[in-house]
Amino acid sequence: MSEAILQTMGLAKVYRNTAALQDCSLRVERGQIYGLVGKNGAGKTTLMRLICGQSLPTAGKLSLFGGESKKEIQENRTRIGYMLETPAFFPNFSARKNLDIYCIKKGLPNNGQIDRLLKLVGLEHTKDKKFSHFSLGMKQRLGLALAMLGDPEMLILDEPVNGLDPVGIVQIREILVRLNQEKGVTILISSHLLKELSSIATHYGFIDKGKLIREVSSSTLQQECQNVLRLKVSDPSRACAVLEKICGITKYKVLPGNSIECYELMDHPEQVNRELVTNGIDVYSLTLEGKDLEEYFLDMLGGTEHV
Ligand SMILES: Nc1ncnc2c1ncn2[C@@H]1O[C@H](COP(=O)(O)OP(=O)(O)OP(=O)(O)O)[C@@H](O)[C@H]1O
Repeated sequence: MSEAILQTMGLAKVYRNTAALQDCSLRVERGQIYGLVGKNGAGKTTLMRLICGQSLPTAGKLSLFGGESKKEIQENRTRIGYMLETPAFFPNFSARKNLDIYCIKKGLPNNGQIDRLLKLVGLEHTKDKKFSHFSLGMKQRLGLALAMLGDPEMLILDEPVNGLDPVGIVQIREILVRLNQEKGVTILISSHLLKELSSIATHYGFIDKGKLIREVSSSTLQQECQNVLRLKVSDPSRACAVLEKICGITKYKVLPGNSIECYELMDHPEQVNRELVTNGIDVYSLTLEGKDLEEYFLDMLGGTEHV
């Protein structure tokens, strides 16, 4: 098993009458992009705030880079960069000047890291442009650069693409993938939209009403979502006979346009294709299709309300 760099054990947070987080045991390993998915109010921010030391747990324990004592956790938090909300930047200062100020505040040497970070987030050409004149996407990217000050091994990002347009979303995604693949940065990122995370996350934790209801790898999730084998054939009625008698498939549906949907043998589409072709049926197309990820998420929560 790979190194767990973050583990929570029965972590809980109660605000007056609200159990924002309950008995949360989560594990993030080095190199993962761990997507924390949950509807609004599910408890994602609460969990991230506890991990980053922004609030104290009501119960439970935390392990960071293997350290569990208060002192170790405090020390190891310096190996984490985070953006839980849009950070406070000086509106009249440039990106560089703002990062300069944070560098001094954090007691970090600059030695070229600001140049490197501005380049990484695509803000190297903004020169004297004031922060107040930045687009939301630029502000978020500057926030990301700030989180990366000091070269942390892990990034914790709360809904970093919330409110961004599609171009802004892609820019953030590309930066995160580069950080993960080229610098080996482990990332814990939250969203209320599963689809939004699906192009980058390697693992997911689903959180609902303050409870972590499931942890799953992206490959398992993809497999679970691939639940229909869709065929377009020359002769649907003969194809159905082959599917039933030779492939042993009983769950299928014939659709208009010479299409058939099979709900069995999804692991062996090549076998279905072979039997059909061997029995003289032309297969024009064969695709493994799946549930929409949001649909999957709602099914798991056992409801149909919108996220
Ligand atoms: N400081 C607080 N005082 C009282 N209740 C709080 C506080 N912070 C969060 N809560 C409550 O805890 C629950 C979880 O909130 P949290 O912000 O962690 O959810 P979330 O999953 O991050 O939601 P969102 O996607 O909307 O940010 C909510 O019911 C929220 O109202």
